[in-house]
Amino acid sequence: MTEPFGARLRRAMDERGPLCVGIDPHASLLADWGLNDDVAGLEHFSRTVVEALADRVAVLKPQSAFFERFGSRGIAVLEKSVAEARAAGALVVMDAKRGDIGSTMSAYAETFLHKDAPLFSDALTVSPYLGYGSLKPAVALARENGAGLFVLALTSNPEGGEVQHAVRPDGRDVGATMLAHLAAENAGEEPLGSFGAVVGATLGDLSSYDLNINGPLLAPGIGAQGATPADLPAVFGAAVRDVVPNVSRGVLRHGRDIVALRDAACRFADEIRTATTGGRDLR
Ligand SMILES: O=C(O)c1cc(=O)[nH]c(=O)n1[C@@H]1O[C@H](COP(=O)(O)O)[C@@H](O)[C@H]1O
Repeated sequence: MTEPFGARLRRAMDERGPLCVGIDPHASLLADWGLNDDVAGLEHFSRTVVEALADRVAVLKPQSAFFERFGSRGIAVLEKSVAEARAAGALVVMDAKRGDIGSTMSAYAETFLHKDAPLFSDALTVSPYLGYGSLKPAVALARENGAGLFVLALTSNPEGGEVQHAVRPDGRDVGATMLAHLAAENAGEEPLGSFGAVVGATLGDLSSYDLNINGPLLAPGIGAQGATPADLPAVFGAAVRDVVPNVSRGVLRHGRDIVALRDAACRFADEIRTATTGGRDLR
């Protein structure tokens, strides 16, 4: 049986540091890189990021929307990028934020979490806002295939609070409820469960939430959205050990030069290490 995602992720975090770099080929970034806003530009961009970083960062996170924009040829680029990134040793989190019910959720799960699927990824971002239980088919298929999920719990965008801070009859808000579901999913797993939460690094003090879900916390918002690595301990407290900070534009804006991309990722990785371990190199 394939080793579970949580165990593979913990090892990658220990060996490479916890950084996740997003592959987000915004039209504006393609232009900044001197590339056309077409499939050839997309392919060049994505190949460059994979070549620069897949052999050194723990996680790469392609944002599916920027590939889907180009239809089937964009999806073909995405498939190739996922395969090449995994072959070079990075774990791939597919950022597709899927969420549906019953057999449709099963089909989404088969698309990204079945090991024989062309878009098989180590983990998938999913939306639980049709009810956490609607994610069951994805949880089951992820378990069978050694994959994982990142469930949107407390997102980095300011609009998220309208849903995620809504208080339920038991007094807990919706975000806390999602964290509790994930803690139950990961109970007893060692060294780390495979069912993570997305929790924005932009959210300030989260000490009113129990972030100890025995699973990874994907933390977007560093760089372009204004959070910094130095914010991580104050936001996550002791759970910072399980945080996988994501940076997309903050790295990608350094352009198409492979060395410049590596340097930018390395600076973020160093800042994260300094902030989360007081500078001790835990590797
Ligand atoms: O699931 C995500 O990755 C995600 C969740 C969230 O709450 N906020 C968030 O920004 N993201 C994604 O993380 C990336 C952030 O990109 P930058 O703001 O450029 O670093 C984008 O791909 C977003 O879609």
